[in-house]
Amino acid sequence: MSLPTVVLVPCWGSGHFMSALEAGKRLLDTGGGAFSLTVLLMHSPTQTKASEVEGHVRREAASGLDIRFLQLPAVEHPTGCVDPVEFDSRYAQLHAPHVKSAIASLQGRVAAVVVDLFLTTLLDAAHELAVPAYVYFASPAAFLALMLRLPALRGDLTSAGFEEKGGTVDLPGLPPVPAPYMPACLVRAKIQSYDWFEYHGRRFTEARGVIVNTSLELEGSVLAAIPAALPVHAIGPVISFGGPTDDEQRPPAHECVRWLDAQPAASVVFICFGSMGFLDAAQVREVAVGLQRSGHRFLWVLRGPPHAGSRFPTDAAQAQLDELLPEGFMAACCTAGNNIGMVWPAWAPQKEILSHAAVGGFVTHCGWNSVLESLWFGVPMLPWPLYGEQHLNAFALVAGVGAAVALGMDRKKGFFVEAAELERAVRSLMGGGSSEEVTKAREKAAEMRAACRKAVAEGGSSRAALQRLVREILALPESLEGTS
Ligand SMILES: COc1cc(-c2[o+]c3cc(O)cc([O-])c3cc2O[C@@H]2O[C@H](CO)[C@H](O)[C@H](O)[C@H]2O)cc(OC)c1O
Ligand SMILES: O=c1ccn([C@@H]2O[C@H](COP(=O)(O)OP(=O)(O)O)[C@@H](O)[C@H]2O)c(=O)[nH]1
Repeated sequence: MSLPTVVLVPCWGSGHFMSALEAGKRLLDTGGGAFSLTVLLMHSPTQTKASEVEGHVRREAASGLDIRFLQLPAVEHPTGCVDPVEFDSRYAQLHAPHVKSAIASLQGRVAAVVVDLFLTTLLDAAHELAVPAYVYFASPAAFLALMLRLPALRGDLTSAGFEEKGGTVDLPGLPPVPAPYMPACLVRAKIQSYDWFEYHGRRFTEARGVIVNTSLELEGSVLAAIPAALPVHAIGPVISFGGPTDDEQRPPAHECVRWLDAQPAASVVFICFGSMGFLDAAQVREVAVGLQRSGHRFLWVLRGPPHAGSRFPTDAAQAQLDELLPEGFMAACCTAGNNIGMVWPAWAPQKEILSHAAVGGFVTHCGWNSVLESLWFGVPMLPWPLYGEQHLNAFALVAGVGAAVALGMDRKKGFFVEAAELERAVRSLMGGGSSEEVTKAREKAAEMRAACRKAVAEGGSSRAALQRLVREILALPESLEGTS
């Protein structure tokens, strides 16, 4: 007889996909062989995302874990979408009949269906098959709390969103959030994505629970303020540390890591803007000037703009450094004689870099995975939010967790950062400065490093939440047999 299975439906693309898959693996491991994991794969909408997902699937399929990957039939791309969140949501919706028939045709009991936060249109398939459904939320609880409040907040807004409203927004569990720190996806005249975030937030309340990549130690006050009617399982930090652990199978060290090996402890500021973040030429110039003037060592992941015509910023080209960087910059900073910096024009091994003893600070776009990875390794941050919910993450990091120092941005100029401001902030973060803010950021980062590790260890809050969730999933009645 086949084991019961938990069906995971992740979003394509690295950030969401890896986080959801790692959460699925933790469920599997906690289940101790009581159920298997079935992952339903949608065709990724671009070639770049498709090859990212293929790579992850190939690695996991070879891991020997009880995970089965099922490819869903292709669907047309929705047309007329105004932003990627709308595209993702509608693209997922077109898969609903395929998801339903894939679940219905599985052998054995389907213990639960877990869908990504953008895929709540698929909850109908689970409801129709009477299978309990959960949402996996790869962003912080603060953003979950905000999504749940969007219907109530809408009344105060014009079509210009929070930008026009000004003032602050009350989010229970956080200090009042200044309007410019509301997520970029809601702050400007992007009422279309507001509609979709509000839609998904409403649908979360239909799920049996929301599994969130956070922990009580990180966002305890926000979690406590989420209405009790919505069960929330804080099981994070969920961070995937793939790859072989024994020395013989490990590939040779990455060039960035080899460069770090030659630098003194805590001397390098690491700059990386996630899988989709890129800066325009004027902003790249300011960063170069600011870094050079700061006099600190740096490792800068500088990605190119998206391929022409791509709707998806994640389809970044390898950066053409000679076109992007100011003349003389590489010669002044990155030559054998004057080797204080490294500029890496492609994907870099971020977790390995953050874990390296030479790294003392992280200029980050505040993607939630990046924030969690930085805290996991105790690296204090300089938040430079770009898109999605990242402005809210930046606010929570500085005003709530306290593991970051603020970076001044010109909001009226699209959050432009002047070279002089970056120079000041990097000096402050890296320079052994003793301002109260920097001292607190370092202490908090170290404190969070310990707290994150404790949360997921045996006896920790996130481990206990995962165990409770697995018990809940396994206690489901037998009437939830698959239809075959
Ligand atoms: C939350 O608001 C937005 C999120 C995204 C977005 O979209 C997205 C789509 C994919 O198919 C794959 C992804 O990896 C992905 C990631 C993503 O944003 C980031 O998600 C992370 C969680 O995995 C994390 O929370 C980061 O902080 C997010 O920035 C896109 C978007 O508009 C373009 C949003 O408004
Ligand atoms: O050059 C890069 C850029 C990103 N990442 C990883 O990609 C993920 C980015 O997720 P995040 O939530 O920070 O941001 P997103 O890219 O989804 O906006 C994180 O796990 C990073 O470690 C990486 O390894 N190398």
